[in-house]
This record gives sequence, structure tokens and C-alpha cells, in this order.
Amino acid sequence: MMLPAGHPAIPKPQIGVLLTNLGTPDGPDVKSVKRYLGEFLSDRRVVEIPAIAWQPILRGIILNTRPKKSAEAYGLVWREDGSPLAAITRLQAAALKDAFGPGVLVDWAMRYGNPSIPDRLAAMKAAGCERILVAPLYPQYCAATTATANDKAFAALAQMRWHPALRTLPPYYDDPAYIGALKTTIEQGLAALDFAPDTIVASFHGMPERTLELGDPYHCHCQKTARLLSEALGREVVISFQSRFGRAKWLGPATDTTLEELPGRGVKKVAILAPGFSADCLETLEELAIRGRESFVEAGGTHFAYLPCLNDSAVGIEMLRTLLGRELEGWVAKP
Ligand SMILES: C=CC1=C(C)c2cc3[nH]c(cc4nc(cc5[nH]c(cc1n2)c(C)c5CCC(=O)O)C(CCC(=O)O)=C4C)c(C)c3C=C
Ligand SMILES: [Fe+2]
Ligand SMILES: [Fe+2]
Repeated sequence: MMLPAGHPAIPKPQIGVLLTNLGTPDGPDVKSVKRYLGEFLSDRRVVEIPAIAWQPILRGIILNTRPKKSAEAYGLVWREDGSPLAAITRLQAAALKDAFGPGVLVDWAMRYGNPSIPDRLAAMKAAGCERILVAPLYPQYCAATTATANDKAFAALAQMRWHPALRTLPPYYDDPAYIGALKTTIEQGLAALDFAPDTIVASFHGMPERTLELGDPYHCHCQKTARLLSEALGREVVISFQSRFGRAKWLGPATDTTLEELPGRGVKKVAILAPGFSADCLETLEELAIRGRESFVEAGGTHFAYLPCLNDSAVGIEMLRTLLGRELEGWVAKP
């Protein structure tokens, strides 16, 4: 078809990089938390119980009890610029704005809640992006996190007549750029403490043991990250799993019991980090830095430090630039 005279020039093709993370409520109030948990916990990638059995439990019990408790917890960590998870992901995208050249748009979205993955993909397409790298910011692959974020992107594309080409960021649990960034941030964190920890604990988000038996690589990815980190640091790193949810057996050892038991084993000074989270959030700031500290001290611990996630630190952003830049190869000329 011929373009009519005076037809506007076709915009220059752009490339999009969409950072994605889990999602978070819009506010630290019961209503917002209920909406968020309803969406999150209805995802069959997250709770692998047939809907006919699960939905009555979710709607009848969990969504009538948990939002109040969770909203209180969110209230303890909420910042002026919003939920820590959303605020930090926004800062990460802003810090990477000019990282890949003028033709590359960097944006962010959440799997549950706002800004949504379909909305931001539509905005990228409207801006002329013909190629999009979707980057779920989970170092360790889990179907409940990585796969469902990508599912959402694929589902959005499925609604478009003319969709952009899509790449996804693979998990990076053993990538030298990630292990190196963790090592640097831990060493910087330890140097700033006024005590030397007896032990370093690496706490990962847990998942049901059954998910491991069904073939999810998450547990193995966490173990390998912890081993490589221990080798890089040249010291032992104790691994544990946090945030148990529901009645099923979850991966162990549990972070809460580990922190309660360490003082009895002579470990009175501890530093804890959460290498599976690319941004600090409820699970790190409330569960580890607040509640974890309380239970460690109650059990006889004397010194406790929570070491923040990579977030939008210089070393964290440099790592993202390396990982994302690699996936953009062939799309963007090397600097
Ligand atoms: C980093 C990896 C994560 C995995 C794996 C994961 C699995 C998983 N989580 C739940 C249940 C909940 N998780 C909650 C919060 C939450 N989870 C992750 C990450 C992983 N989850 C993050 C980053 C967050 C924080 C969100 C924030 O707003 O800051 C919550 C909600 C909070 C609460 O009410 O306590 C629940 C519930 C399951 C069932 C699961 C299964 C594999
Ligand atoms: Fe979770
Ligand atoms: Fe939690």
C-alpha cells in the first residue's frame, strides 16, 4: 500500500527494557493489601492447589484475616515515595535511563498491581518499540516469580495484532557479575559495622517443598548462589529460607528458627542479607531487619546487622547494566 502524500514519517524504531518485579499494594491500608493479596494468591503459579479447593480458603479465611496483619507490617516500612519494592524498582529504572543509548527506553512494571506489565508494554509499543527485553529481577528462577512475570508479558503480547519482538532476561544466580556485586556490597557493609559478625546468614524467600519435587530449580539456584558467595568471600555463609506461607512443608532451614538457634550455638553476632531479592521490600525490611533482629536478640544474640539488597546502589546498577547489556547484544551496538 502506498503511503498517502504528507503521511507522517514512521517513527524511528526504539528498543524497550522493562524491569519487572513482584508487585506490592498501592497503600499500606487493609483495602489495598486485600486487593493485592487477592490477585497475588489467586495466581496458579504461586499457589498450586486446584482453584476449587483453594479459592474458598483464600476468599473465606485468608483475605479476611491476613490483610490487617500485613497492612500493619507494610505501615512499618512504607516510605514517602511509596512501597519500598515499587520505589526502589522505579529508582533502578531511572538509574538505567541512559545506560544503553538514546534509542533504548527503560521502564518498570509489577506482576501484581501497579504499574502493570500490560500497561507498560502497551506504552512501549506506542513509543515505537519494536524490540523489548523483559527483565524479571529475580536472580534465582522460580515459576512463582520469574515464569509468572513472563507469562503476563506473553499474555499481553497475545492481545496485540502487531507485537514487538521479545527477549527475556534469564536467571542470573551464578553469574560472576551478580556474585561479584554481592561480594562487594557485603564487604562494604561489613566494613561499615562496629562489630565483626561471627556468622553471615543468606536468607532466601522460601517456597513449598512440593514445588521442588515437581522440578522447580529455585532451591538449587539458591544453594549455588550461597556456595559461590561463600567461595567469593572466603568464609562460611549459612543458608536459610524465610516467609513461610500456609500449612504445607516449606524449604528449610527456616530463617526465623535459624536466628533463634544461633545464639545457643555460640553465635552472638550476626550479619544477615537477602541475596534473592533485587530490591528491599516487606520481606526483608520487616521480616528480617525488624522481626529477625528481635528474635535473635531475644534468643541471646548481642549484635545484629541487616545488610541491604543491591537496590539502586552504584554496584547494583553496574551489575544490571552488565546483565541487561548482554541480553541487548545484536539489538544495540556495543558501547
Ligand atoms: C524472591 C522470590 C520470591 C519467591 C520465590 C516467592 C514465593 C512465594 N511467596 C508467597 C507468598 C507471599 N509473598 C509475599 C511477599 C513477597 N514475596 C516476594 C518474593 C518471592 N515470593 C517479594 C519480593 C514480596 C514482597 C512484596 C512487597 O510488597 O514488598 C507475600 C505478601 C506479604 C504478606 O502478606 O506477608 C505473600 C503472602 C508464596 C505463597 C510463594 C510461593 C512459592
Ligand atoms: Fe513471596
Ligand atoms: Fe513475610
